[in-house]
Amino acid sequence: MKIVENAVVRRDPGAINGEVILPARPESLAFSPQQTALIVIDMQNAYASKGGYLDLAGFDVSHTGPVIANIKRAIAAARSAGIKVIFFQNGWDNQYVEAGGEGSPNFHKSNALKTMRKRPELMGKLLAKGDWDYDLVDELQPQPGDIVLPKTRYSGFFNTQLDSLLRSYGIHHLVFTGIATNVCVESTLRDGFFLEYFGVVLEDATHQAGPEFAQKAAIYNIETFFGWVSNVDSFCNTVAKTSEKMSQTA
Ligand SMILES: NC(=O)N/C=C\C(=O)O
Repeated sequence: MKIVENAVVRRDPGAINGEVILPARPESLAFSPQQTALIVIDMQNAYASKGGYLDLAGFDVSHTGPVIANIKRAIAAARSAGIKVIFFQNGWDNQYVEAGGEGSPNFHKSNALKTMRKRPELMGKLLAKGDWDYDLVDELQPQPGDIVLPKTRYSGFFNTQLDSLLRSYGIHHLVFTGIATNVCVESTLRDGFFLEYFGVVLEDATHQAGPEFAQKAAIYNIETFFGWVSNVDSFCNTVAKTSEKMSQTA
């Protein structure tokens, strides 16, 4: 489906000062950079690197390079426009207490935990705090002023400070990047929808866990039911207008 540039969704039709308009599907989205966060979901070696959890569990991570490069561009553009950047890191303590025991569906469904039960030599390594697998990839490192939030389940809203931090900064628009589109990105965007956040995903800054149809289905769900879909070029071009204004007034 093509990006429609003429229809614009506004949260507050009375407050158009300082907003920018991001071309998106199914409609463009108006937002103020000060009330927007760029969310970077789980760009850890576990999800984006060869030898990380997804790779060891049999998922294809061979196409994550361009996604990392695109997220890097989106982060730079966001920082220049004064958009808050929030990184998530998914995982648990190295004894997996935070993963939950048999009383948790996570214990039974997590492919990281299943992989480690099959290959006990990996215990204490996959998604374990303090290990390379848990670390953010070298290319995407937080800077002062960014926020880094740990999470132990797929949704970034569940048992984290995300909601209260966003409310404290007056943020209600969320721009999503990261891995995996069909798991943690979609889970977080969906929970945000229920909490009245406007979520837009930059599709070329995301990658699925699983076959390509999983990416298509997640993007379809977001575009049709939960939010909006755009891309990194559109985001960078849109927020560059704010950066220009900021440098003129500085
Ligand atoms: N970050 C994610 O989307 N994670 C997906 C699967 C997992 O963590 O097992």
